[in-house]
Amino acid sequence: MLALRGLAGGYRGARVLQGVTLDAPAGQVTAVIGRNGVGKTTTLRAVMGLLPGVEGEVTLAGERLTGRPPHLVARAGIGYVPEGRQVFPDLTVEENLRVGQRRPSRQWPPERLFALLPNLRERLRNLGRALSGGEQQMLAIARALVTDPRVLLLDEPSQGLAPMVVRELAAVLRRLAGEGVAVLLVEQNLRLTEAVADRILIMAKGQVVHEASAAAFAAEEEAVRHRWLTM
Ligand SMILES: Nc1ncnc2c1ncn2[C@@H]1O[C@H](COP(=O)(O)OP(=O)(O)OP(=O)(O)O)[C@@H](O)[C@H]1O
Repeated sequence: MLALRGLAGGYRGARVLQGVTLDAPAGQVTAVIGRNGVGKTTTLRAVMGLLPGVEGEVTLAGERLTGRPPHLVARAGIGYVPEGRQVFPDLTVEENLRVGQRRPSRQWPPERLFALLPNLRERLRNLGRALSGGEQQMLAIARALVTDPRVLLLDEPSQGLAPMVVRELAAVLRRLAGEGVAVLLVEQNLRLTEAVADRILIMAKGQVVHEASAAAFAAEEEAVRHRWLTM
């Protein structure tokens, strides 16, 4: 579904991505883990068209997205849940959902959306700022879903959430994959990663250096953690 080939680039004076190649298949959760600063967030930004001058190729079901501005990348079917959620604090949940929505969602009409994320229904008239961290995360996911994405990118969605809420989040991501969405998850939380991922990719120094199924990863976790994850 989503394919990244040799993405390279970064910020002024810093070449952060050194040739990132990965696939995020439909109906699967693909997790990307790695130490701080290896380029996980930058990879997602590159997919979204938010990294000027990036080299390499991003394709969605064979359609080339490289070089498109962010709103056209989104329109092509990529939903983005950025780090820190970016919920509008002074808008209600309902208004947050309407921002950026061009037409009523075909795949995620309200009844389906709120079946997936029941807490939001009760919060529709609440301001973004009045939501708990978990509710804000679910709202950020909902806001991406109402654009009918085929691919959902999530940047550290478990950050700051209580373990119980992380379990809810895991269930939501599995359901989305079950609906055929290609989920590409950047995470530091190994428990969430192992609970939801079909495949786990490890990034180091701007590249994917290791790839394993969730089962294989569990078997080799100690060695992997020592080599690529321990600070
Ligand atoms: N806007 C920016 N301008 C300049 N350098 C940046 C910018 N954003 C990130 N960087 C640098 O790029 C490198 C990669 O950052 P990135 O956020 O992609 O890493 P990451 O793997 O997501 O790490 P983290 O888990 O800390 O978010 C870091 O060295 C970071 O300091």
